[in-house]
Amino acid sequence: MTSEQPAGPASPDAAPGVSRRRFLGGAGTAAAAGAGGLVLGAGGAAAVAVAAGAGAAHGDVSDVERLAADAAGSSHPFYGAHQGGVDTPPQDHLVFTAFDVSATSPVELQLVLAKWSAAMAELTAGRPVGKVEPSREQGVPVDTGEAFDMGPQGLTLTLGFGPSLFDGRFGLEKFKPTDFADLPAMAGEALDPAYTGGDLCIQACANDPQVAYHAVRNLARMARSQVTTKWTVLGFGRASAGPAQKTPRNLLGFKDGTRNISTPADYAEHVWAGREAGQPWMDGGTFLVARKIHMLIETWDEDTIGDQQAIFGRTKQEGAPLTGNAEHDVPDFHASLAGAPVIGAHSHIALAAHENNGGTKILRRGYNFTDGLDSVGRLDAGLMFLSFQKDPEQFIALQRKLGSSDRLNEYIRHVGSAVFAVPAGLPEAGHYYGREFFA
Ligand SMILES: C=CC1=C(C)c2cc3[nH]c(cc4nc(cc5[nH]c(cc1n2)c(C)c5CCC(=O)O)C(CCC(=O)O)=C4C)c(C)c3C=C
Ligand SMILES: [Fe+2]
Repeated sequence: MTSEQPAGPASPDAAPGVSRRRFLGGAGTAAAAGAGGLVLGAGGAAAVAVAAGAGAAHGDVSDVERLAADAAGSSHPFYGAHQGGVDTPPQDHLVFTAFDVSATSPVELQLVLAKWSAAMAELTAGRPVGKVEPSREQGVPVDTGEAFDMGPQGLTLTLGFGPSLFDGRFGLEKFKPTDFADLPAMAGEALDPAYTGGDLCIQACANDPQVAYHAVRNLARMARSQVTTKWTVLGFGRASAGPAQKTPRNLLGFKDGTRNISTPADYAEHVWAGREAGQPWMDGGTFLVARKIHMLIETWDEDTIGDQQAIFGRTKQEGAPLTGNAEHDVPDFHASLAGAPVIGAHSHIALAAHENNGGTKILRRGYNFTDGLDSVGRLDAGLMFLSFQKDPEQFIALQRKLGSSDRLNEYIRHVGSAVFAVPAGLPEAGHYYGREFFA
């Protein structure tokens, strides 16, 4: 997202990019901070002050309360060059939903996209999509209310169009991005049609799960006559980090997201689509790949630490490559010991690293998930793998390699799969996703 920079001279004590006026300001002030243009609400400036060691200036409000207020009040600008939820730092919770369009005319689809775009702007700002308490007793609430008073919670909403949206139903064939199609069948898959495909998707990420859930629920509700929910995954414990975040862990216990895309140059080269997508509406957009990956957790838990580390090519506690000591040491894929490579050729990182894939990189933004127990009492859990790339071929090339010879395959099954074209961000209020389709 484009970052909204604060005006005025910076306080000597304030974090870089936080203006003195806003740093000292009272309720209602906002300060932009950090990568991805996060706008802190009233509690945000206080939290920056705590981080800068100025907590005592805030009377008897505890640091914990201020940080909680910060999480609630933080918001991402909805309008900008790119949609939120791609280069914005991953929040802790995910609701990912794929929809099929049941509408039968282009104008119905147009209305859904216009209504959703306007509602997304409200939700991202922490506002309800309509009245929670209608004035008439007989009135049905427009907004379902479960996120009322909870603040924006850093909510981002990312909308995508599946390849099937561009079939003949709505006359959109000519708007299909170049070569945009369902992902091909690949080795190592056990796809369940119940978690596959979709005409549209919404990725909702927030600091609070109820806020993310509320957003998708209300968007689905306002379009219930035109779209049906196809599949949903609730994610927790993000499995990737933004540049200023500590690397989280996946459910196999390993740090996940260490070597991820983080620089503007890498976003420009590998993530943001341009002319090659063949559609002006994709200029500044990206392609989202969603893979629901089941983990055989009980089997993994019986494996030795030596084998687990060899499978990833990294240590478990520190997350260092087996050729280094610290998490961010660069792996040396040429190092060998007693004639054998230190990082095995079929380890996950050796197969996925850009050094061994002609420079190919993808932005990973996955979340852990659990669906309780399966029909035979095993843990039904895994990784909701989400990646963004300027061309789905980047993911396909990596997955073809991983699917055929990754040592991790013994412990995972890809059960869900979809690909979506994520249009560029909206410039300002009044615009809506897909507007170009109906001109
Ligand atoms: C096709 C792309 C990828 C899939 C699918 C995938 C699944 C998957 N990954 C992990 C855990 C880790 N992955 C790590 C690194 C890593 N993974 C991919 C791609 C896919 N992973 C890439 C491109 C990379 C970076 C490789 C590099 O440059 O070194 C790591 C190591 C830490 C890190 O860099 O993030 C872990 C751990 C799981 C559990 C999983 C499926 C369930
Ligand atoms: Fe991986």
